[in-house]
Amino acid sequence: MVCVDDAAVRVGGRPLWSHVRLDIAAGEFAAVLGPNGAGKSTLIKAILGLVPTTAGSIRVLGERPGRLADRVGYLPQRRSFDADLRIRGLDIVRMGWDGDRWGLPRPGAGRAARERIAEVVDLVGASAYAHRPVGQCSGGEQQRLLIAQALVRRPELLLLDEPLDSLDLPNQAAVAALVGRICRTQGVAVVMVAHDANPILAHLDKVIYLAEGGAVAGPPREVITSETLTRLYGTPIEVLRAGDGRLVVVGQPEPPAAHTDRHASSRTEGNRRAVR
Ligand SMILES: Nc1ncnc2c1ncn2[C@@H]1O[C@H](COP(=O)(O)OP(=O)(O)OP(=O)(O)O)[C@@H](O)[C@H]1O
Repeated sequence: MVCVDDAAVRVGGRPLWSHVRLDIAAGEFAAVLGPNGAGKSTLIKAILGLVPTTAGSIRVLGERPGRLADRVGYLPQRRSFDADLRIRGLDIVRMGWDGDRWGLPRPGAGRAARERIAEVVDLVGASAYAHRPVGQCSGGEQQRLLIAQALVRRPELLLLDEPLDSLDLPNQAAVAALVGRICRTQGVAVVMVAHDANPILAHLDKVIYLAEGGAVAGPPREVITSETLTRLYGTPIEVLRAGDGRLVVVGQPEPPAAHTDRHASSRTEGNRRAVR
């Protein structure tokens, strides 16, 4: 589904990361982890074909990034919906079906669209609130509706940029479990950007940590070790094994408390960490 081979990118005229390698097969769940500003969103954009590689290569479904956009679902980083927004959850999902046609129905849509939207709303467990105005849905409910939107055209690859951001712990766990289930039952490959490994660890097949211009990728048990994370983050991090065998990462730097203007704040945060 995705093959990143010794790739490098530059942003704003400076190198961001290089020597990045990652392979993701159908039905696999991979996480992109790392400190603020390491280039996680940029990796997603490179897979989408929005940011060019300056060395190495990226193949998506066997083609150049961006060529098979119809077969790739994408959920960008977002701010929450305004509480007064009257658009229903169902309409949010429908935008994934024909929103790119400025409201004009896709040919042959009608019933097929309604059936697929109902199916995907059911898949994400949103049937109970999909008829309500989205502004009145909770953060976790909104996130499920947005995942349904990204899934509605049956993508083979789903790219999720921080879908757990601003959710409380039970909702983080529920959305992580939902994404894991989508991989297994629908055979969709998922690449998810996250700040905290813990809520998703149990569901992951692969992780890629980006930090300090480089990357370490592989199965979680090989990559998520105290030694590797301490080196990557430049601060002591401990990886513990819980009684039930789960890995728990302790001491991982917290993301900024407010994520409303993420990229303004992340630059400041990243600079602060580099100095520490
Ligand atoms: N178009 C651009 N021009 C200049 N700099 C950019 C551009 N896009 C991203 N950057 C910078 O590249 C760095 C990596 O950005 P990116 O959003 O990929 O990081 P991230 O790991 O996703 O960060 P965060 O965890 O804060 O979301 C940041 O310092 C960002 O300011």
